[in-house]
Amino acid sequence: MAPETKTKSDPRAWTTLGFPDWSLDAVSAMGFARATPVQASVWPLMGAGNKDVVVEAVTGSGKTLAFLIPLVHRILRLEEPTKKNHVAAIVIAPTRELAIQIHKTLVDLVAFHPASAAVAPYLSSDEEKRPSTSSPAIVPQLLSGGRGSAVSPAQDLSFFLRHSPNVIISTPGRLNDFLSSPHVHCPQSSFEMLVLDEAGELASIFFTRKPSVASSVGSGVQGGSPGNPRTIAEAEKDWLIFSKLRVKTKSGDVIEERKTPASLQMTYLITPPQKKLPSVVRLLQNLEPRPLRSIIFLSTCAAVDYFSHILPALLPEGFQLNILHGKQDAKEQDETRVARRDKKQRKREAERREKMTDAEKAEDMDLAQLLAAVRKENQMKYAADAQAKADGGDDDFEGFD
Ligand SMILES: Nc1ncnc2c1ncn2[C@@H]1O[C@H](COP(=O)(O)OP(=O)(O)OP(=O)(O)O)[C@@H](O)[C@H]1O
Repeated sequence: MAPETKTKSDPRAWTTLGFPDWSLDAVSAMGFARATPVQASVWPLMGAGNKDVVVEAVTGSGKTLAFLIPLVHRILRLEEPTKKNHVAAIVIAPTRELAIQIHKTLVDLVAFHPASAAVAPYLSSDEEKRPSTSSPAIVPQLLSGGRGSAVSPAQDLSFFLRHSPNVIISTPGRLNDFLSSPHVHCPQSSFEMLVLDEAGELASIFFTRKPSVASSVGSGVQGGSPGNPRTIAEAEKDWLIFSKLRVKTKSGDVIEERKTPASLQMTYLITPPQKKLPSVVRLLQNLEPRPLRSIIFLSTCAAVDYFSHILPALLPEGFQLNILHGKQDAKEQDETRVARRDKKQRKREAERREKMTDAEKAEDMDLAQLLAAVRKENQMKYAADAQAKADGGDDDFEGFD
């Protein structure tokens, strides 16, 4: 008799990990064969389990789905749909871009849950109310504030009253306004989950500038009081925070504790102020292989506007400059985003360059793009993001404010 061969099951297979049925179709449609380490580590704690989790993981490691699938699952497993005008979960992201991205991922995800998919078409209607459901469903609402926002707080509230969404994805400022409305109910009894994406940045906003957000939501969440800012370390003890992940083995060893992708190389050049601009130009001219995209971070919106006039005259031939900052209106920001996100075009460009000889590449001046953007903090994160996504090959580069 032939010896019995045991096939070892993949520890990161969605089914091995026990992800809910509705999510299997969603991740399969997204083309994700298995969970990332973050998703595999978080699911047993937050989805199947009921724990608060602090996640620290390299950029691009799949944190968004790692919290969205448990969040959706926690609402769907309830016996009753969320009560009218009650909020069951809130995701707070520090920037409008990130909030939009999370909202889109959530919409894509719940398109595979029948009751949620049935109400989704009503959400784009300004007149018709969405129908009520007999079983729990996910009804998302994006609140994205900021100067560039095309939607007013009054419009946000009107959407809420019309459709009674139960999952709110928001930037901190807009959420503050929203939660202060007497029509929005967020009691501990019906509140399932609070997620803080990019908690480090959020903590500095909450605990120094906007403490009322922290004190408005239920679920045992605590916040600071005005004049009593809390440190991030203190905050982490109480909050469900998604900026950090320490994936631990059963023995308690940390198996992954990196903040930047392993493939990212960081270097720097110290140069006197008067030589900064020539140095940038030289760098752009000489970097090999020539990057498809480069980003220049400046500390103020005015500086971005100023250099948007100076740089075109100084840049090596063939560079195209896109401008992005928080004081642009929504249309301008969208135009820049579209310019950056034309994935197909980037893929075609990359394939075309792949086939070129070095000499041809040197002559091919019209590929590189330069993005001047404002970001006072997190420059390294976004540089890392760009690099990781360039390494990964085909992902969008998003995340600016
Ligand atoms: N299981 C998976 N398998 C393959 N790709 C995945 C998986 N889960 C998510 N992704 C993809 O990986 C990319 C990064 O995911 P995500 O944006 O959630 O990362 P992140 O950890 O939140 O990064 P950041 O810190 O930059 O926000 C996305 O394009 C996402 O669609």
